[in-house]
Amino acid sequence: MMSGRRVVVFPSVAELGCTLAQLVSSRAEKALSTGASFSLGLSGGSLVSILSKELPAVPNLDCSRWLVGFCDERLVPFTDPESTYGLYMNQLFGKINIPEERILAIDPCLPVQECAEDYAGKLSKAFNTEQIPVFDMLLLGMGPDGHTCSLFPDHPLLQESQRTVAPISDSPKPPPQRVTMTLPTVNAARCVVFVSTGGSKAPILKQVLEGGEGPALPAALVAPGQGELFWLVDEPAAASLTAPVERPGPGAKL
Ligand SMILES: O=C1O[C@H](COP(=O)(O)O)[C@@H](O)[C@H](O)[C@H]1O
Repeated sequence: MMSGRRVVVFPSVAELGCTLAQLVSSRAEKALSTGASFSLGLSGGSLVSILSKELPAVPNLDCSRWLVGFCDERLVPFTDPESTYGLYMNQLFGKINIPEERILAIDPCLPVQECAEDYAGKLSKAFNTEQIPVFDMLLLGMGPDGHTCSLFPDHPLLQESQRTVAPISDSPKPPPQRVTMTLPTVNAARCVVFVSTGGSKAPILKQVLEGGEGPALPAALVAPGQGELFWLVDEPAAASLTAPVERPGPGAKL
């Protein structure tokens, strides 16, 4: 059942990061108590450093049965500073014990169309389904234009209803070639968590969460039909919100 959206505001990025890590750990525990693995989709951008700092600090975190994918990825070599996989390799994967074969990455040597098909095939094999894979948890960011994954405002990919993953060659944010989960995949997840921090996100956060003129922005189209939806934000990002939010005390669990 859709449990309703929870907007949770933190005094600092450090406190947000700590709660995010606890949330990932608790949903992993839940998934592993009933199933063989915990599937987690990662995004890039500012999320990388927040997660990489706080997740390894969770006591007794056992990631041996995690299955990690990417909500979107830039089509650049893993050594390029724009590569999300490369950043997580350098900042996180060396600190937690996810088996290498359980990290599903794109093949950046392929042309973008084939790369998306190849990555969709990897998801299909790992989830053992030709249908939309159901991730236990997806961690998303939101750009200052309201994009999430590599789904940008007014882009035709917002209408995609069949494919799990799609290529994009005209990303308005560089690099232009990327591979992204589509909205049906995002909205099929059991738990979706947005992380948005900093005052530069305040106007768009208000528009996404409280509505505004024009067509709905990509981040506003994320509404998991059967899952939980969290927005974890810091005070500067939340500065313009007027709708009710939660402000948990230190150490509170979600
Ligand atoms: O380009 C991207 O941007 C979004 C948002 O990043 P942020 O730095 O503003 O948090 C990110 O979620 C996505 O994965 C990335 O490819």
